[in-house]
Amino acid sequence: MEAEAAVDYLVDERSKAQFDIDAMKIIWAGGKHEFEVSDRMARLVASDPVFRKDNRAILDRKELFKNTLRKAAHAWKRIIELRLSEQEASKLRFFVDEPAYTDLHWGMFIPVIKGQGTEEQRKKWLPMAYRMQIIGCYAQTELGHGSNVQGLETTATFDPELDEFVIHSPTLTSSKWWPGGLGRASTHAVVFARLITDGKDHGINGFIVQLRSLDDHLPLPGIIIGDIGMKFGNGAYNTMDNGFLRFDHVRIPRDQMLMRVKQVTREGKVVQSDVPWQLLYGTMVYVRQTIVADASCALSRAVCIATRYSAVRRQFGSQNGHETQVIDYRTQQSRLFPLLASAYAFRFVGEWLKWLYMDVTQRLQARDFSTLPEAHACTAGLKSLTTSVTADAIEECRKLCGGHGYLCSSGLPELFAVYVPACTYEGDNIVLLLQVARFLMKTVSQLGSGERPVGTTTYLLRLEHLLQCPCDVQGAEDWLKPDVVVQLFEARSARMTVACAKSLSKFSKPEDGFMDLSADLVSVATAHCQLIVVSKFVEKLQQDIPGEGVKQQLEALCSIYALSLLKKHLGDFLSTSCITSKQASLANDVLRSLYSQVRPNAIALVDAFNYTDHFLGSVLGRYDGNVYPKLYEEALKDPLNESVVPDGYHEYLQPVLKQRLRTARL
Ligand SMILES: CCCCCCCCCC/C=C\CCCCCC(=O)SCCNC(=O)CCNC(=O)[C@H](O)C(C)(C)COP(=O)(O)OP(=O)(O)OC[C@H]1O[C@@H](n2cnc3c(N)ncnc32)[C@H](O)[C@@H]1OP(=O)(O)O
Ligand SMILES: Cc1cc2nc3c(=O)[nH]c(=O)nc-3n(C[C@H](O)[C@H](O)[C@H](O)COP(=O)(O)OP(=O)(O)OC[C@H]3O[C@@H](n4cnc5c(N)ncnc54)[C@H](O)[C@@H]3O)c2cc1C
Repeated sequence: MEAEAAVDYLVDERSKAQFDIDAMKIIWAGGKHEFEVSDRMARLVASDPVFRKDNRAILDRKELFKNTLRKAAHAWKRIIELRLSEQEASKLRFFVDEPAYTDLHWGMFIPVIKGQGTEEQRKKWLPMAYRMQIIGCYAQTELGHGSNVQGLETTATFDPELDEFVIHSPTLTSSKWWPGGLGRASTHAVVFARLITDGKDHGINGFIVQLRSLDDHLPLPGIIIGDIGMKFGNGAYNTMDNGFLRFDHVRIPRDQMLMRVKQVTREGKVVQSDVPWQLLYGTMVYVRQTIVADASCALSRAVCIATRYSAVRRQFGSQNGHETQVIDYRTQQSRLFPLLASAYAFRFVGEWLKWLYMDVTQRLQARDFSTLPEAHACTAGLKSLTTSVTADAIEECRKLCGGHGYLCSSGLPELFAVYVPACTYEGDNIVLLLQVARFLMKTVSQLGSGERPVGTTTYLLRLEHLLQCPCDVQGAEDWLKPDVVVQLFEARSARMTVACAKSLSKFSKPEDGFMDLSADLVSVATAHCQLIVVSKFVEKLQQDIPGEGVKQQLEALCSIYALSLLKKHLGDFLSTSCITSKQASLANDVLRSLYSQVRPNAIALVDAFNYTDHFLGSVLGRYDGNVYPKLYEEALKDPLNESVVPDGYHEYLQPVLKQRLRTARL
């Protein structure tokens, strides 16, 4: 093919923007400093050939994994050479954009020791982990139990004679199964096991266990370890060595039990400290919070690809002598723009959740445990909501790109395959929503006893009002009033919560009610979580938002986010009599006009994510919109096109064709 001059096919689109895109980039990044770090790290990765990733879909598993090891080692070398800060290093790893053992080392192994270790344990283990002299993973899930943590079967039995724990896998189902980084890379793990002293079972606790020799990486005696096998999609999450692990009476010193929550004395006595036992689940709270922030990254990435491609792609009709850009079809807008709005909404709720997590951490240090249930409910619920929406949205973006979205070079199939397990790991999304529902039911049941709901459930204090207040929408423009919208979402959530609580009260045993009504409880939890996202978006807009036109764009996106949810869950709003069908119809009219408002800004709104072409990894989402020649180039790179006549022709094609010829001659 002839080389084409570099043309930016999206220049016209960019010239239509009605806001200050540099200011929006800073809002998206969460501040000037954050923007600068993120931009610098993205460019550093994009310009380094070791971090190339366009060949992932065609590498076999061994090559893929070795390549991941190479990238992780190179990333570590760059981090040391450039003396990167923790923030810079974590951004660099993010832009390398390949699931690796390092995610679990930095994301779970270190946090679990920080959160559940004593001062001495932190002093002993963290420096080695920070220098990567040991590599760790988080070994909780077993073949037989993942969601039900209290059902884990691995045992840690205290031997007072030798002052050691004996870690053992008593059954096949007690085999650790899934931990990332375990299969091939980790030298150590925090293993969750049943603490047994003097024949008594004291429930689950974490233990630091060395798995492999630090000299030759061979498994230590009594340790059986390996990779659990290929996972969904080519490339994708197969760069990660999710592993299995069995113990045959492996001995560890007593001081390798993580002892912040429970301690075992030299004599074998179990002492429960005065922190809530739920802190054993604290690492999951931390990781769920990071997963919410990541959801906006994955979602914005898919939306960026689909939006740019929708502006480049033309089908049917006529627009100034050209066919129509598919982004101008109302159907395309009604599928795409709510996802664009969700990306911004999840960004802001992620920021808020990070604040909430820091707040609860500081309180815990000061021995104030009062906000822990709220932090658990928010992280569990928002993790569930944002990952489910994002996984579905990536698939919707693939469809929005028509046939070309199905090509690996669109970047969308791999993004989906990498992202979709987020609906399962760190807590299955349904199981987590049931935790939120449990929290809401408890909150409502305590209202009568004078307990005041706090944080995200404060609205339940106005229960009487919310149960009967009419929606304040007379004309279409009322739908743009944030207080009207927030109150509506509060009313829907409150009414669904109370209805479920009433149904539950009819059961003589609450656990029977929870089983029978679990599908309704999930809907209640979803309504509550959507209310949180809407309110946090509205609160963000009440802050000072610098930059010409930026606030107006965000206001439009906030309204799109809320009103598209209203449209999707209209059944909830109508059945709880929160709105009338006339008001619903007005909301629909407003949505259409909001789409028109966003349309000229759509490309600039995705440019504000500031993604490099390397990070996007998509021919369809290229910054310059030069899609067709690049699609062609990518096709030519496929190994099938290395020879003109395919391998196998002589064995399998030619005989068939020859036989056809003979048959035809007959
Ligand atoms: C294209 C390339 C892109 C590349 C990008 C790269 C991206 C890479 C990204 C990688 C990121 C991450 C890697 C993946 C990591 C995944 C790691 C894991 O999955 S680790 C394993 C996680 N496992 C789970 O999450 C298990 C889920 N189960 C549970 O959390 C619990 O068991 C349960 C809460 C469901 C039930 O526990 P149980 O004790 O039985 O519970 P009760 O319901 O009876 O609750 C008792 C009580 O405790 C409260 N509670 C529960 N959990 C918590 C908590 N976490 N914190 C505080 N409190 C908690 C609960 O509310 C109850 O309270 P009451 O007051 O009694 O009501
Ligand atoms: C890619 C990936 C990476 C992972 N990494 C790690 C890791 O590093 N470390 C680690 O320890 N684990 C890891 N896991 C394991 C993960 O945390 C568990 O798979 C997850 O918690 C779900 O548990 P489960 O597999 O037991 O699902 P199950 O609980 O068996 O779920 C099966 C079905 O049952 C339903 N269900 C279960 N309980 C209930 C209930 N009470 N009410 C209603 N429905 C219910 C669920 O909704 C689901 O539909 C990873 C998993 C994946 C996929």
